[in-house]
Amino acid sequence: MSIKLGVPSKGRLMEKTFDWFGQRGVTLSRSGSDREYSGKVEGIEGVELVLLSAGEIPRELNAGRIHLGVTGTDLVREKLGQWDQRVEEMAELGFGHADLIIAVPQFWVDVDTMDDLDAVAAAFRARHGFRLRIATKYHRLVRDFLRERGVADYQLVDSQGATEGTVKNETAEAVADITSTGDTLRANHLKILSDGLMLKSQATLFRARRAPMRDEDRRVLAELEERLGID
Ligand SMILES: Nc1ncnc2c1ncn2[C@@H]1O[C@H](COP(=O)(O)OP(=O)(O)OP(=O)(O)O)[C@@H](O)[C@H]1O
Ligand SMILES: O=P(O)(O)OC[C@H]1O[C@H](OP(=O)(O)OP(=O)(O)O)[C@H](O)[C@@H]1O
Repeated sequence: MSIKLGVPSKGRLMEKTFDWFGQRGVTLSRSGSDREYSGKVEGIEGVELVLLSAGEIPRELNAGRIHLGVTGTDLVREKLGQWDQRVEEMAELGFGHADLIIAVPQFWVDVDTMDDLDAVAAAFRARHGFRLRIATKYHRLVRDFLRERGVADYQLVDSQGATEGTVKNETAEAVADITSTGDTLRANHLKILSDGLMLKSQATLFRARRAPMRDEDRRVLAELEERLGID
């Protein structure tokens, strides 16, 4: 057995995660060809690198198939009900910042707040005979947020990518998605509701609360935590 560390297998999150560990003397790298999803860990014994899709890391932590995992806080909160009973946040890594927000068309000049959206949603249903559609892949987080804000007259439309395009394509009236620079929202003529920020996310190192560990694994985990500067 060894400590299994799950890291995103591609893109900015992978590179910045490798940098973050490297700066702390733990060298992570992909081995083999660019397309081969295997990796290695140097600088500490007993830790195994598992390259995974960022979106699958919460599930793998929850199942105890990996002991540690790096992914966005948004994905953990979305994919795991009662996430804090399943995983523990060990360190915020300071990159991968993104805000989960609700946005509506810029030309909805009278709609700036969640209360405005609530009023529009009721009027929309009366006029069109169906509920206002909000496109998102963050179903759990959006439902929880809208319930807290008392908005009920809506339906979620699943969108796993290019979500900001759904309004122009007339498959949704509003979107709930992550934004970083805001460029995608602006390019698609959408504006964020002034109180429409649901969550601020960043890349975070998580520990699975239930992953099985032997005494030797606990020693390795303690050493790794010390190397990474985690209390
Ligand atoms: N434009 C962005 N700027 C900053 N962070 C982002 C951006 N887009 C996504 N993220 C963050 O990166 C993480 C991974 O996002 P996402 O699931 O879209 O990744 P992906 O590369 O498409 O992964 P997958 O392999 O699961 O398809 C999420 O936590 C998200 O908040
Ligand atoms: O505020 P910005 O800097 O413009 O970034 C926001 C965009 O980035 C993400 O998309 P991604 O590139 O992951 O593609 P996707 O549409 O397939 O999710 C997100 O879903 C937004 O579309």
